[in-house]
Amino acid sequence: MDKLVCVKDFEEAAFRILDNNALQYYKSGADDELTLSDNKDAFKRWMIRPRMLRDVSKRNISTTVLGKPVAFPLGVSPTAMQRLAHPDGECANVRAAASMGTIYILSTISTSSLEEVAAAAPNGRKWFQLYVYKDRDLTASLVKRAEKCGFEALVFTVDAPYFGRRRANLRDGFALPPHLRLANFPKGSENSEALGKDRHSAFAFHDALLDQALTWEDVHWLRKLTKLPIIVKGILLPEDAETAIQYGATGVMVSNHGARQLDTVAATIDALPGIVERVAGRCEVYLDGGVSTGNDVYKALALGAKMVFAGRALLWGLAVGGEQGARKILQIYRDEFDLTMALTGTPNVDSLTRDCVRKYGMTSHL
Ligand SMILES: Cc1cc2nc3c(=O)[nH]c(=O)nc-3n(C[C@H](O)[C@H](O)[C@H](O)COP(=O)(O)O)c2cc1C
Ligand SMILES: CCCCCCC(=O)C(=O)O
Repeated sequence: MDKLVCVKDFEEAAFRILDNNALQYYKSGADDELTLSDNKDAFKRWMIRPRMLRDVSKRNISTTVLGKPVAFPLGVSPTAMQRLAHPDGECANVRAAASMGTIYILSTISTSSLEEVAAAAPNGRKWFQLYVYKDRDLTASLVKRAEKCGFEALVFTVDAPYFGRRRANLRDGFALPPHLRLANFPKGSENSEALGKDRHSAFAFHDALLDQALTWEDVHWLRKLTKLPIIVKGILLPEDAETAIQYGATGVMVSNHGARQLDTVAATIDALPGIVERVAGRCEVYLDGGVSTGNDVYKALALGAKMVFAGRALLWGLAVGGEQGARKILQIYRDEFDLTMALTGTPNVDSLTRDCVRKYGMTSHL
């Protein structure tokens, strides 16, 4: 691992290590994967405007999120089935995040249960990503378990009433290996074993459980069910951010689900400024999608994100080196971001403002 010095190095190593079933599931985007590449390319369309001679000998890259501290402003997005990458899966990932002082978001569709993940990092900051099912008793029981286990927020994913068309999975199918299960569901009731038996039905099977009739009223339903903060994940338009606030969301996450749902939607960094403008400080705004370097973290914060998250990068870290690999990924983001702060004359995150970046082509001068 010593020779792997950036997220891209880990990605290339993980591509050599993972079996085809896991790799195609993890890496795929929807349809022609145009948004998948644009999520990354869009960051390159923003330049950084560095300021000189500003005493950067002492820097503070910590911040607060939902009123509590994080050591640096990058956390772990929820990604399903992390034991496909490493036998310790979610437990390794949450330990890595906790040891680095940042937030871990557990997917509903995890291969380690809420209870196992809580026990793996009792003192780490943990949020729970929620899919809302037709079976509301099942959904409510997930929420209650998250509360009991000390998860401090719910991340309500709103961009996946059905799963997108990930072509590699349609061609080759996807199988949850028989030694793994969807650990948050009682054995039998969710019938997770069926996922492994019929290679072509895994996504259709889960689609059938999801509630496609969800509306904004369901944010109210959740609001009544729990006192936990609710972060609405999957927002791409200012008007939806506005509605999320009206319905009681504590935060919004600008996300296109890692470009796995609807192709040709906006790259998240392009969607961010309009949403930040509309929200106007009424709630925290987070972002994920294509965040690959410390420079990307810097740009998203300059454009108004309170914190950013990465999904696949942590899967690459897990695949390469389990907990240690996931930790190294977080260290890379932290160290790159810290250096960007130093080289731009930005001693702390509060000094990051819109002036710190400019979009190429917007003006003839910097
Ligand atoms: C393999 C994989 C599984 C995912 N599973 C979930 C999930 O269970 N719930 C969810 O809300 N988002 C899920 N996502 C989306 C991520 O939370 C996140 O939005 C996305 O990965 C961010 O993009 P990035 O991978 O470029 O960092 C998944 C993404 C990937 C790549
Ligand atoms: C086989 C179950 C489907 C899980 C899908 C999780 C997810 O959100 C994703 O993007 O993949």
